[in-house]
Amino acid sequence: MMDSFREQPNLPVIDLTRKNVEPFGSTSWVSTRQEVVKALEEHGCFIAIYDKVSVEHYEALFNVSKEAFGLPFETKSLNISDTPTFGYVGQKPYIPLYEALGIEKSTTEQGVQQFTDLLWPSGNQSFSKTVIAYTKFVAALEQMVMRMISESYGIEKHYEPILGATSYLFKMMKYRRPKENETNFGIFPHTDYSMMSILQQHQVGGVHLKTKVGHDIPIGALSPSSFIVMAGDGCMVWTNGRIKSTEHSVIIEEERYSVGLFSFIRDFIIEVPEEVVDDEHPLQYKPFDMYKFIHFIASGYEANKSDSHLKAFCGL
Ligand SMILES: O=C(O)CCC(=O)C(=O)O
Ligand SMILES: [Fe+2]
Repeated sequence: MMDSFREQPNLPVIDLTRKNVEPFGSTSWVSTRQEVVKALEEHGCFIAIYDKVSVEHYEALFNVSKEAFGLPFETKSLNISDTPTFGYVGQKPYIPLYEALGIEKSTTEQGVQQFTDLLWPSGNQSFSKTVIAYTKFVAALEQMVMRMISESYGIEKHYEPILGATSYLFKMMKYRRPKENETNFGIFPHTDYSMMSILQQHQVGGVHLKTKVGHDIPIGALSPSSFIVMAGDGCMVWTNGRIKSTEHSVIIEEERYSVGLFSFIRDFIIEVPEEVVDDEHPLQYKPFDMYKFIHFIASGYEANKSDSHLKAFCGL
């Protein structure tokens, strides 16, 4: 009863535009870093203000995304992947509103070109140019946040090989409006199996976050320079649980488009650095292979809470 009356804290909004983070190592970098890590420790997420993506670029990105979803189902279904949920997902009875297209290695020309050639055999330069410029800007944001985490825990040397093994999945999402008597959950509550996830929604809200501090934080429509930055399960393992992955869902009222950049650590075993283990924080996880974890979840492990599914897969 009391719970529903408890005041809901807003999610921290942190300015990561140039003036606050440059040059690296400056006083403003250090104070912004403290804000970022505090927000991640409390909520597992925050809203970043980041101005590298212009309003025009944001609009162009959602235009090309709409163009892709406008293609026939048979064409979209060509987008397949070895990794479960990384390719086209659509018309699934348990999430009827949801459709997604995924581009692996999305910060490389080759990754984006391969996807473009598949969907538009006669070419679509505006698609590939718009997407790759976007993924590069947003990957730089992801790396800034990862650098802040690693500096803050004194684990920079452990971040270097992780950075070298990072691969970015870019996902475009479309949700249709629910029909009468249909669920309005676009996606049910879950945590992401990424290291970090960075989301943007097009002109509408819909993401709901459940964090240590706030039990239901609905995110409304945000400006084109706002990004939802969330820790995934990989980050939870790497920081020995100091940063928890954020449980989130999407609730749909009207047609909704969103995009996400998800970092994954490929062909590399993540080990918890000894610097984040002490009496107060005993070691929680065995060495972690992210892709094995994704297959483990996809093979039917039913939990959607990071605590329980990580425990089941690699808990000590
Ligand atoms: O549509 C969104 O904004 C979020 C999608 C999501 O949670 C996911 O793809 O994991
Ligand atoms: Fe998610």
